[in-house]
Amino acid sequence: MSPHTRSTAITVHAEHGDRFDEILTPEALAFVARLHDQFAGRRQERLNDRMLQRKAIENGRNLRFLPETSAIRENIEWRVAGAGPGLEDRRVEITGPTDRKMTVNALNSGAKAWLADLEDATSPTWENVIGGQINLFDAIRGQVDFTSDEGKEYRVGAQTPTIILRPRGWHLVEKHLGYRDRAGHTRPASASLVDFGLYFFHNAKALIANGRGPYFYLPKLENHLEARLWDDIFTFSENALGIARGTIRATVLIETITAAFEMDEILYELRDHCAGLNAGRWDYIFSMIKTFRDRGRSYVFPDRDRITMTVPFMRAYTELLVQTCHKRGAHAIGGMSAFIPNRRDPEVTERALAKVADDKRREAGDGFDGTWVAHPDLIATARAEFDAVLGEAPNQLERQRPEVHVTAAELVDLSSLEPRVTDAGVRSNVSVALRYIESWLRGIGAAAIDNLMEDAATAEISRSQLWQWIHQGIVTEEGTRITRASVENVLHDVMRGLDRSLADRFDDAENIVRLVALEDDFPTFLTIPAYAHYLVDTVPARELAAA
Ligand SMILES: CC(=O)SCCNC(=O)CCNC(=O)[C@H](O)C(C)(C)COP(=O)(O)OP(=O)(O)OC[C@H]1O[C@@H](n2cnc3c(N)ncnc32)[C@H](O)[C@@H]1OP(=O)(O)O
Ligand SMILES: O=CC(=O)O
Ligand SMILES: [Mg+2]
Repeated sequence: MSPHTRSTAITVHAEHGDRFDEILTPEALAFVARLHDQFAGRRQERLNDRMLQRKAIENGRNLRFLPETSAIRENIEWRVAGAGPGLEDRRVEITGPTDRKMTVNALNSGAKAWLADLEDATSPTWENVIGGQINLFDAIRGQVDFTSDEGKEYRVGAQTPTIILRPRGWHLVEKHLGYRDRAGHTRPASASLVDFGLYFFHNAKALIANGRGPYFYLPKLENHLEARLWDDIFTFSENALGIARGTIRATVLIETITAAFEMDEILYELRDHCAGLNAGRWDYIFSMIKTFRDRGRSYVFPDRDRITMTVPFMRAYTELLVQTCHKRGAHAIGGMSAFIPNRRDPEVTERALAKVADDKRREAGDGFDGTWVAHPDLIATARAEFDAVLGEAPNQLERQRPEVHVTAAELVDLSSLEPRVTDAGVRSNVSVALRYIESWLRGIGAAAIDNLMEDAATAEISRSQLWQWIHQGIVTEEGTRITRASVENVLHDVMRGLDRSLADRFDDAENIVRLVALEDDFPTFLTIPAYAHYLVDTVPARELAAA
């Protein structure tokens, strides 16, 4: 297919790579076009709501449990659909990007489920987006085996995890595909509808035939109306393909502070399609910083490594999540410890295993039904902690938590967090943001940096902390006043210390760090300007109106 080919109302604005035609078929693009016809306008409304909510909070509105939906919270009768086939036992799920090697390794990992990630762990180059769809297409049909350039054989074994796709969030666009809006303008497609639509169209029936189903993690939702939008998309898609209503299962990431106030409502909106909620801790921390970044000194967060899962506002969030899920028959899935092993460094590995064991022991003890790991070498450790609590049972849904009483104030209570910021904390945030963004620009969306897993969510924390510290005029424990100029100095220093190569993207990454951490304006997501200005260069701008 040549560039700019039209299929119904979708235009393709990129050259095709190898086998892209198998994914971008006229029928699949027509389905994605139908999704846009039906839902692109509603997506835009939800994005407008986000903007209004942000403005209201900036103007001092306090978050609260919604009075208008109290009947949903207080009604003890309703339950969600719960696990679909292959989702009953989710004690350890591995997450990761969808490149071919990671796909095979995740399928062979021994985890119960694989979160195939087009969100936080994927840099959305066109190659990654469609290449990931090809790998998933092949994986689902048992034809993903390959031999690497180094000659290593990658063959998938007999037992594979249940696949759960995480499409990109509502905020992102896919500029390589355009859709014609009602006024006849060509606009960049919604990344969520593209990722969901292509995967569902090609694979839903094959997944069902495999004894599992089309399953999704829904990222970065901010309220229950966004959940309603997803539920309507699911019903529309099931009807379009002649699949029984309620076949799709979604697990919603509670990873924004506003969503934490609407967990019951989110489950309720998706009740015919919902399997559970997940505590997406890294974006949650980012959301807290972003939401309250301008509220003054009592909302200043300390060095990133001090914001742990045991600080009171994080405890309040996870306790409420488990309680809410189990009341409704939904799985509560734990999050990602960022400590990763290093096969070449036993000390690093030992430390990571100990940290992960602590984290998973706490989650299992709190009532979570399963958890995430970032790396195959962490599976046994995580599984041991969940086995110790679950035994032979597939989950602990029966464990209600009547003793939990989380108030609105506790969800946003930062009073016990001492705003201790150090020079090392500043430097670490600069270094992580710079190195992660550079990796992302080269198409690598998850990276091991200083023995921690870094992805889009953790990088957001680093850059938003810098922004907040500058704007709140924080002085470090060592006495350095954090200003734009002082962070610029650290940035120069980190740049000077890098091992550079001709092919690296550090100059662009440095510009992005400035844009997202050092300006007065605070971009809502770093990936929005980074994508539009640095990752995508093949789109004829005149054909696509601004998102
Ligand atoms: C905030 C959130 O959203 S968390 C969820 C999103 N983040 C993620 O999913 C991160 C997933 N993890 C990863 O991407 C990787 O583990 C990284 C980037 C952190 C480290 O990767 P590497 O540097 O390749 O680790 P390492 O060299 O130890 O890998 C050893 C082997 O394990 C494989 N591996 C590592 N992590 C994974 C994974 N998550 N899934 C599948 N295979 C994996 C590697 O491919 C490698 O395979 P090979 O021996 O065939 O070459
Ligand atoms: O998506 C998970 C998170 O922690 O963010
Ligand atoms: Mg996230």
